[in-house]
Amino acid sequence: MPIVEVEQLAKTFRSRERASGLAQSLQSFVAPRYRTREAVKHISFSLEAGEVLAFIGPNGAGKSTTIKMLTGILHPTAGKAQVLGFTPWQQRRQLAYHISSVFGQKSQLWYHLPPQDTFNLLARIYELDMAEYRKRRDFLIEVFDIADYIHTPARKLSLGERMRCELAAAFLHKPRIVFLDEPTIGLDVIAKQRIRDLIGLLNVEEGVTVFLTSHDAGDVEQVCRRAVVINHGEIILDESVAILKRDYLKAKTIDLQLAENVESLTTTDHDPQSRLQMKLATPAFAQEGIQVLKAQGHSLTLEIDTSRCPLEPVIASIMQQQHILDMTISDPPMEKIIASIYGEQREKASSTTHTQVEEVGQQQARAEGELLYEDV
Ligand SMILES: Nc1ncnc2c1ncn2[C@@H]1O[C@H](COP(=O)(O)OP(=O)(O)OP(=O)(O)O)[C@@H](O)[C@H]1O
Repeated sequence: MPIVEVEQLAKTFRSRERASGLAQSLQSFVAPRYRTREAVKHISFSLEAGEVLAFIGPNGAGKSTTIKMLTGILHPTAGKAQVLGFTPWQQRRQLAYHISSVFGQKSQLWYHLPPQDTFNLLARIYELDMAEYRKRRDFLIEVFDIADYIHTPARKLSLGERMRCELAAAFLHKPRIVFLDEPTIGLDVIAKQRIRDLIGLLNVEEGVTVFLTSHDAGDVEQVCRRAVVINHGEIILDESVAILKRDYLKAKTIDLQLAENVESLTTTDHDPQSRLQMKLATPAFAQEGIQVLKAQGHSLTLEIDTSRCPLEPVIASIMQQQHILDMTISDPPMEKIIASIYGEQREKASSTTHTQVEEVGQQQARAEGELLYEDV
């Protein structure tokens, strides 16, 4: 049975337009003008206990607005939502005991207090049994590896350290659902990986349901099992991450700094992997799922379509032949991924419309044929 049920949920913001200049300011004072924005447009989906959902979309798509409605911070304009049997915006206090939220861009820790003090305050707020709380806190301090700075004021922590404390704080009262809004934003690769591992661990160990938004394809790939894609306030895709990976998250960009000049990369070797060198300059290179995005001086940037060409052999091949000074592997920006999903959905929709038109035409022709036949 779903623990989150969303039906035709919508939110429209109405904000007053600011006028510039004295005359217009006076006019807007007398007759204010309003601008409306449909941030979320009648979305429906549900979530089962223990799921790890990526709720993804470009800037301004409506992700945070949806989270705010599901956590009871915002009232919707229309539609229904049930989270653990509660209507969030009507039963926010009751719901708060069972859920948690972490906003990567906004700290929940008291800025001047050490995390330990924030934890103690949260224990009081959530009315936790003190002995239970201490056990839980010590467990989380160990799992999140935050013992070294639990007594340091939050303002003095690095972003990665703070995020681990934020997450530990969010898990103190054993929430059944955690809403994570960009939990890895601004973190370096290692800190991101740690956060992803910790979210995964708590999902497996405690069965916590995770509702995660992120602009980082790595978060989606490594943490989530299902993805709901929202664009302009509308859900355009609800798919397993395995399918998303196969169809849309297949491009990886490899940025290399080589000891040798890139122009010297030529070979006549016919071994499929070492052909890489020779093919850097040929169009055939692109056909095998490897595209040279940049080859200049000592820098080489490749885009690999992992559905056609696995990443490891390409890297192994380059490493065999080249002295690599530096290498970064990155995912395409979320905006690019969403744009390709959106493009494909529109194509599908228009081909469905064509097919429907054709079918209607065929049905009409059949009906006419039948009529003609009857007439005859
Ligand atoms: N309080 C508000 N008043 C007016 N408009 C708002 C308000 N909050 C959000 N919006 C608008 O609603 C739309 C959706 O915003 P939302 O913050 O949900 O997007 P998002 O998907 O979380 O984007 P991002 O990835 O940039 O955080 C945006 O166009 C935004 O400008």
